[in-house]
Amino acid sequence: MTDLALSVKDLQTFFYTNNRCNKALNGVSFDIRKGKTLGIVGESGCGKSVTASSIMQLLPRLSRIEQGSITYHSETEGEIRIDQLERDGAEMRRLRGDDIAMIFQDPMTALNPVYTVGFQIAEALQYHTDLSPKARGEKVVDLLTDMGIPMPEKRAKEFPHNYSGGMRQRAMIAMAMSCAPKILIADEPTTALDVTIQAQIFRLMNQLKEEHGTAIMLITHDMGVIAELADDVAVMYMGNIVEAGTVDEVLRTPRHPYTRALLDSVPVLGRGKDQDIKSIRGATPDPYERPPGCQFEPRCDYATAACQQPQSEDYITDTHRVMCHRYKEIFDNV
Ligand SMILES: Nc1ncnc2c1ncn2[C@@H]1O[C@H](COP(=O)(O)OP(=O)(O)OP(=O)(O)O)[C@@H](O)[C@H]1O
Repeated sequence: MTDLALSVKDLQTFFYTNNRCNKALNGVSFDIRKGKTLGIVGESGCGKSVTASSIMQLLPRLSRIEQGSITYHSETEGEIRIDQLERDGAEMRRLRGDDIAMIFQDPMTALNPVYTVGFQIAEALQYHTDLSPKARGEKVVDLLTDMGIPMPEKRAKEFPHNYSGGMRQRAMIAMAMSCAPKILIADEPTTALDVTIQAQIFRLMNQLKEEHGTAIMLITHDMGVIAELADDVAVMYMGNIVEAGTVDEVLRTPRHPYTRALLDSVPVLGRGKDQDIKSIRGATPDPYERPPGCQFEPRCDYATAACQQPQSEDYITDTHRVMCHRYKEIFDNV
């Protein structure tokens, strides 16, 4: 049996606005392993959220999957081609929640303001489990307790607007976790939260992974979060994965100049106070006017004329790959 939970191959998702095309995902491939966390990291606009929405079949209007495949490796039903399912059809609705759950940046995307939090979690349980109404009520309180929400019986009867931002986030995570999904997609789940709550949520995500074998896709722009939580990492830039591998491979021996630049732009624990933190020069190009070759070429310190040609991927190990034709000359001696 495969150890993969989800495989994405050559995914191309484009946006069409005012007769112009933005190739938001331009041939993205990755696997998420069962019981492991894949971190997807990159600057704003690189395509992290579009990757998540493509998998969930929740793409905004004006965008569509042009090419590629998204395969869910179900333990009971074998391979399911998500990209071929109808976005609002019964099968896709069943997968969303039952098998694949998502935590959004903004909890109000998932919570309905007119129902109590307890009602909404119980409703998810009713839809996805065989629990009796009484058992559902108890499970709601258990889940809120697990999330560290004080006075869970009382809180369950309150509405989302009675919750603080951090509590709403945790309520949404409780809802996503209520059915122990096979895959959890977490899009910047803790960006707006303080560090203590952030740590608590990361602990809960790890618990889900260890106890239920859930595969997690964690979207972040923070390399520190990747180092702490992920097993595998994919570095995205302007609609491509420019480097991917195990966390150890990518963080210890980064090969793409963009990965290096990202790592140099964050403080690393243990490196001391006088570490040299550099910002990445320039800005990401207009997504409607993309460079013809390597997308990072206009900002790259190592670029040559050859970088203006399309780049292909190179495998350094079975798991570590990079999309830069100069990586050997630049970094092999480092
Ligand atoms: N609703 C939309 N309409 C038009 N273009 C969009 C829309 N959503 C995303 N895009 C475009 O798709 C590309 C990828 O955006 P995406 O939101 O996936 O980036 P991201 O990496 O998740 O950024 P952030 O960290 O800011 O959330 C960008 O060029 C963006 O402008």
